[in-house]
Amino acid sequence: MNTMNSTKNILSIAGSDPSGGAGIQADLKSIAAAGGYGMAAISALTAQNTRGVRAVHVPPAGFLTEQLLAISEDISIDAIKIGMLANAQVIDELGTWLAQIRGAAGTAVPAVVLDPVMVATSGDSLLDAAADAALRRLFVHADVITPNIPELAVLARSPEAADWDSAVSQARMLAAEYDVLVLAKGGHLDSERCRDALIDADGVLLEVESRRHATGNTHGTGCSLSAALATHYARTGNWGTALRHAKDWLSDAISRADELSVGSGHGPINHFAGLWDGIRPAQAHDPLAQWWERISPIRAGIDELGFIRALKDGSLAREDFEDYLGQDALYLRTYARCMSRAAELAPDTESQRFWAASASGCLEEELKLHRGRLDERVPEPSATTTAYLNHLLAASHDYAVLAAALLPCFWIYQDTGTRLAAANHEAHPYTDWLATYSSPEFDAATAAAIDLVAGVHAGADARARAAMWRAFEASSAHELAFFAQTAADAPGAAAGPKRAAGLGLAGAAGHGEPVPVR
Ligand SMILES: Nc1ncnc2c1ncn2[C@@H]1O[C@H](COP(=O)(O)OP(=O)(O)OP(=O)(O)O)[C@@H](O)[C@H]1O
Ligand SMILES: Cc1ncc(CO)c(N)n1
Repeated sequence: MNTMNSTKNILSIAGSDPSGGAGIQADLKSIAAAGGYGMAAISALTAQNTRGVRAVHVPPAGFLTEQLLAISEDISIDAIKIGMLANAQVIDELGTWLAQIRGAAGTAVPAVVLDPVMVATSGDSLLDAAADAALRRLFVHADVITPNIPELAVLARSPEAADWDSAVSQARMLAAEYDVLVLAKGGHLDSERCRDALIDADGVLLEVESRRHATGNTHGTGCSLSAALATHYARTGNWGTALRHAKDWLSDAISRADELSVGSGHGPINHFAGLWDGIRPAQAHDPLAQWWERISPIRAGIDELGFIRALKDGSLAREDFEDYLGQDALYLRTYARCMSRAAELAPDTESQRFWAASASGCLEEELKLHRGRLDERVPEPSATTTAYLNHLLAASHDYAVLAAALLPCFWIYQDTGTRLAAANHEAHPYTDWLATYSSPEFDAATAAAIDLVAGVHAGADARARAAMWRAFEASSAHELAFFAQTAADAPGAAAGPKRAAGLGLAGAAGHGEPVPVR
């Protein structure tokens, strides 16, 4: 029996995402994170991963009803979140069941949050006309609907909102037409802040907002938000309070999405980041995780570069790309020598093999990629390239410092590459370059390099540890300067490196005498 103080039972009626980031899998994690007991009736099965949906299987509509009755005949349901519904039959079966349980005398009526999954990432509509009409009929059973910007446009039969005010007015129209609360979500707008608002026919009841986190790992944010909203409503009985709780939690889960490592496309958010801090203290105190955290302004600076953004969307000028490749080819020759030096200094054969194999792989694979594009034209090293290489060569006297200095080239490329890969496709002008740094092999090499440096760090004294950190941080700053050196980020270019000055990069890029790199 459900008493006043008991936990709340939350039912997700949604599609399955086997990769765990969206659909019922996301809902169950969100419900648990919000303190509810999660249940799931599966309306459709998708075959999808972080790169996209490959296939959808819809079980017979009657089987959804079987699942729903099995739950409602036994368990008291405090709130319901509805997600993907594939066709009119499924929607109508659900409508019949909802009418029955919401109309049943003597029982508390469960709150219903309906997240209309209607438009694919490609912009294509997922519902035919009959399903669209059935979904609109279902709104009578919903307390809140949570369309994203494209779904709001379809529902309001209007062009897609290009700004927040238009989204709010479309949401108002919907709220009036269907007598329902509408949660308008600004995730798809091109704004610095991510605003969401709960809206009724008279206007905005409550607006919440968060910083827009610089991550490509936002798969399933809509599913997660609606499930968290339903759960917090069941717990608090107030939509405004529920939205505030859900939004704060979601913002944290998105900001820490990159701590997970799931797939090479748009990865999931970190549903349990807060909880895991409490039960995984060892990881929270992982010194290399702290190094990574401490260079987050440098990483954010890289993401903001005009060069990286243009490389991602394919608009980077060929000449800029070749300038970059020319410097990179020069860099990699000396980088490979420094890894050979690390092999020479390594205290055990396993580490020796790692660095020797990496040096060889670096020369073979990466120079092949560069040579094919560069047509054998090798330029003079820039001051920026020279400064980075001087730093690595200066570190070459001490194994621990050298290992730490070599790490950002793996880690930052793997991290940046994973996010760039989400934009890759066969016709992308730089497709093979994007593929090189987002392969499972490069992921494995990066993980091995991190483990190896962590091992060296564990065995080092305090002085050596401090020197390792300084070497790691300096290499990370050189990585940013290296990416920032093409015309795409020249002073006066449209999207310059806003943060570079604040990071003291002018100094990092300019110091040191040129060294012979060949
Ligand atoms: N980069 C981001 N940083 C912070 N919040 C974000 C970001 N992207 C989306 N959000 C928030 O995530 C929630 C979901 O919004 P969005 O408009 O993206 O929904 P959606 O398209 O239904 O989600 P999805 O289809 O990815 O599951 C909103 O609260 C939005 O403000
Ligand atoms: C099953 C399912 N539901 C919803 C979404 C939208 O994020 C998705 N990708 N997969």
